[in-house]
Amino acid sequence: MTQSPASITLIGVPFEGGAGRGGCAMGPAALRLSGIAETLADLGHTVVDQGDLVLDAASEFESTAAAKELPRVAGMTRVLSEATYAAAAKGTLPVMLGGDHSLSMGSVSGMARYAASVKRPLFVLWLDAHADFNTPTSSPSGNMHGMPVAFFCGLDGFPQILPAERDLVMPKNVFQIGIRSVDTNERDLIGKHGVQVFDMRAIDENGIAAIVRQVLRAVVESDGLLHVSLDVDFLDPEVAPGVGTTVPGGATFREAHLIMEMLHDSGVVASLDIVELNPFLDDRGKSARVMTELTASLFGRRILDRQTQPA
Ligand SMILES: NC(=[NH2+])NCCC[C@H](N)C(=O)O
Ligand SMILES: [Mn+2]
Ligand SMILES: [Mn+2]
Repeated sequence: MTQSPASITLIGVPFEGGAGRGGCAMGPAALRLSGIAETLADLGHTVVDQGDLVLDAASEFESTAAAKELPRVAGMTRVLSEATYAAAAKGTLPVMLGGDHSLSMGSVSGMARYAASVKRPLFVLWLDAHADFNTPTSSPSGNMHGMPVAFFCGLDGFPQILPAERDLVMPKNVFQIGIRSVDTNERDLIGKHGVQVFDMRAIDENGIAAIVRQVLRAVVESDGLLHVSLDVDFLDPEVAPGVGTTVPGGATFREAHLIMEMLHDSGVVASLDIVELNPFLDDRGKSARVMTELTASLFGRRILDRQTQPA
């Protein structure tokens, strides 16, 4: 858990095969350069950076217009799902340094397997402008970074990338915050499967704290584990421009930090993806630094001691 000093495993996933444009493969390097390992160690955690995964394509698949770069996405998914499971099973908290968002096909599948092994339900908090709930059948683009949630929830339309008996996440255990771009077919799928979406309007109307409290209550009440998946485009492009799929009207710097601080206090976070950082599009490392700072808040950095705050 993120609370008391944790053992953190950093897993570099230099992968961009799921995105429509190149650059995310440089994400792990930019996150390291922004000092993510040192920042977490300074907060008192034990940090092991296991380096970048070696990724190979799964040659039994073919790339199609409906699922672009499927062989590479499938190969990455297999390797990362094993690595994530292994890091969690040895009692550490895996932090994925991405890489485009298709990597969550692997990380979340690995965590679903781990959660099942300790007989606890897995919840996913998806912080993103996009729902990423397309399937190869529904997707308008064929870019697989728009599909990971549908994949780890077990929707039809995917080839068999992981063993048939793989562990899945229940769509009602997926909470999405910050959503402001959903495709037509994708909207129908969300309604049909009951993914719990708090769009930007919900943040505007209720405030972020009320929403996060509701999510955390659900996790705590069922003694669940929480996987957090943070897409750079969750943030407003003014805050974090280094991403290929910017959508105006995103979360503010403070909203994002408040989420991370509340997540830390909850003690239920078991794993984290940092995804879609595209250093080629960034403004002198600005977005990489923002992602590192948010990660620091998730792992316990705070403005003041609780004790020194007025009650
Ligand atoms: N992880 C992301 N940036 N996803 C963007 C997805 C965009 C669009 N909904 C698609 O499926 O193509
Ligand atoms: Mn995404
Ligand atoms: Mn996105």
